[in-house]
Amino acid sequence: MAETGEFSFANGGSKAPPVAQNGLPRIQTNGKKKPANGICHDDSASPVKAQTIDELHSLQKKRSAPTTPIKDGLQGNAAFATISEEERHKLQLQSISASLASLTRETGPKVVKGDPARKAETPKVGPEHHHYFTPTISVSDSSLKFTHVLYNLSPAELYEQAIKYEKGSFITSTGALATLSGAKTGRSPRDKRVVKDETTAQELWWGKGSPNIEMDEQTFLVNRERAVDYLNSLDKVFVNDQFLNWDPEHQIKVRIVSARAYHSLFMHNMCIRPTPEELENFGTPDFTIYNAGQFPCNRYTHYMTSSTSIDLNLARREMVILGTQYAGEMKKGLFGVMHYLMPKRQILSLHSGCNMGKDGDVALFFGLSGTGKTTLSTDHNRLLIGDDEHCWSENGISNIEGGCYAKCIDLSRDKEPDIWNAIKFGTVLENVVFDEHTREVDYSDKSVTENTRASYPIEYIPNAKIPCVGPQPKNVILLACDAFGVLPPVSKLTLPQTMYHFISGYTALVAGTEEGVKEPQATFSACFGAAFIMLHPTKYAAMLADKMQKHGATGWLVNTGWSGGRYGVGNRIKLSYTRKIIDAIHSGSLLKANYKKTEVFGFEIPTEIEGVPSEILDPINTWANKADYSETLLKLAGLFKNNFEVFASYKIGDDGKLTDEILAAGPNF
Ligand SMILES: Nc1ncnc2c1ncn2[C@@H]1O[C@H](COP(=O)(O)OP(=O)(O)OP(=O)(O)O)[C@@H](O)[C@H]1O
Ligand SMILES: O=C([O-])CC(=O)C(=O)O
Ligand SMILES: [Ca+2]
Ligand SMILES: [Mn+2]
Repeated sequence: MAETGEFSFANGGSKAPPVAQNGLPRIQTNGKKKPANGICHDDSASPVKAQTIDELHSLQKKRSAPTTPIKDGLQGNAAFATISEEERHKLQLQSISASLASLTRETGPKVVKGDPARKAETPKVGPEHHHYFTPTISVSDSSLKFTHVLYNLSPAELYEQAIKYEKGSFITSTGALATLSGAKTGRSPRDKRVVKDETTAQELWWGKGSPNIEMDEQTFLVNRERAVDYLNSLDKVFVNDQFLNWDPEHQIKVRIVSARAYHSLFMHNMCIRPTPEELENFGTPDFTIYNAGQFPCNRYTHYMTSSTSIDLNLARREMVILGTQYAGEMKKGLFGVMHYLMPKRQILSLHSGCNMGKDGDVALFFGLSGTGKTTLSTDHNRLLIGDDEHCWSENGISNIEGGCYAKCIDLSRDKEPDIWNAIKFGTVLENVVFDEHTREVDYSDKSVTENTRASYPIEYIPNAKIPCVGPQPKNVILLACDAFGVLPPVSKLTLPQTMYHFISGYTALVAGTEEGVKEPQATFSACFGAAFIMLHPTKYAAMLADKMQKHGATGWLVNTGWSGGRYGVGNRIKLSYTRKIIDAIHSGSLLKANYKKTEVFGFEIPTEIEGVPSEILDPINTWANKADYSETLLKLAGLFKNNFEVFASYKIGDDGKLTDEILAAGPNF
């Protein structure tokens, strides 16, 4: 036992502490004395400015700028400057309570801001308390409880929520948030319903080929009530107030109410993030999503064919998600809304990537899922405007989104360095597999799904063009991943050919890649996005033809799929070759190349491109069996012809001339 302590406790003096009765040195609490020998064994830095642990913890966080939307009526009103923060909070909660209101119970739920796990934020009930909003009539138990609202949280806060409360959330070795989307790892197009009312019956595309499966208003309300009740039954919900469309003239305000931090972070990344000032003036959203994806729809409900339903009501400007947690459903749901709202303003909405050269030349990249929109628009030598959803207006091109959503199966640092480096803190990594200890992601692992994805804010790409807008496009590149291996790596298109291939929207997938060689499966999806368009395809096609003509844009068809034979025989065209082809389109050199015309499809194909072996430019050269090639080519041409039959009776544009030209621009055999 130490008779004379040679050490001192915190703030202790030099003298040996007095020995207590039990022989232990007595703790000295008087900190004023200076150590005579100049030695202090404690941390010599100045002590913290806190008297208690709680106070210390309260010092850790600095208050942020206010993030409270103001009622519409107050917008632009000088009075809003005088509104107190308390008042702002109240208005914000009123607006959120209104969003979450049940339609059968007159008032919204009691909402309170903050995490219910943090005791200090639990409201004290009483009229003097201003941080929650109370409905006036209580008619059920649910109106007695509070719904905590986590409003526009930051990525760091959302990480904490996800890791603490959502199973399957992990931080990867590069700082991304790995998460699982549950049973659904892709969109559910057969469960996407749209309310058919007097207006939409006239305006929208219905029937064969249309993505819009009808439902009635009443059923929508049943599902809406189900989602809202589910959300209100939770301890807390996430609310994101954000924007769509970088063109300020045509910007849309969206609110996303969701149950998972994963969903909130995904939309934080994918929509345009408001500044604190913009959020203060947010007002009432133009469109609201209720994402209750963890909760199924009721199969006894009319129209329901599975436990999943994604329901759009254009009149109410609302979308309800039940029975799927796949986050892409929210992003693409809003894209559908834009496909309705924008054409009303003579603006063309596009399922395309977009980038711009240093000299301001803009290129659009159309294509179905997996054909290369994100990969090829993310180009180290060019400015990225966006990877998936754009608007083409009289002002030029604007991105609808604030982030990118890249496929990451087999992602490689060498081939796609910018996407690789974007997978860092703040990025949501869906359904990837990683080492349980190092948390290093194995991008080749398809154990969960082949559709592994990374969602990151667009500024994570070093040469992003912010704001994400650009002038009128010079090149319109249609991408097809042709698993039949008969389309040339690149073809120059006439305007009618561009329209023919835009309306066709071809790509070929290979079903069941694991179990040996399978037949390629041709997919035709009008406007390269039939799942998202709301109007008849010819409406968008007419607008595209008009804009391309007016601005003198050149159309191209690029095959990012197979060469040297079909899937199983040949190989996918090297990404480095495709990049060289795209480079030649951007630079203008390909426009000046020598061309020859192909049989059947009548494509103009170049004879030479710098950096690309000339023999691959005409696919027949790469097939060992020429008869097999011709047979496959005719087979594909037949599939195109069959698919186009439904469009043959439609007129495109004001005069019938273009329609005839488009019909003639298809394969001839
Ligand atoms: N020659 C090629 N050209 C383009 N992509 C290629 C090529 N070869 C392989 N790939 C791969 O194909 C995939 C293209 O996917 P990408 O994410 O660009 O699709 P997308 O068109 O953006 O689809 P979505 O609309 O679903 O996001 C990437 O994984 C890329 O690495
Ligand atoms: O929406 C998704 O899930 C992914 C995507 O970009 C597409 O399929 O076009
Ligand atoms: Ca993409
Ligand atoms: Mn897409």
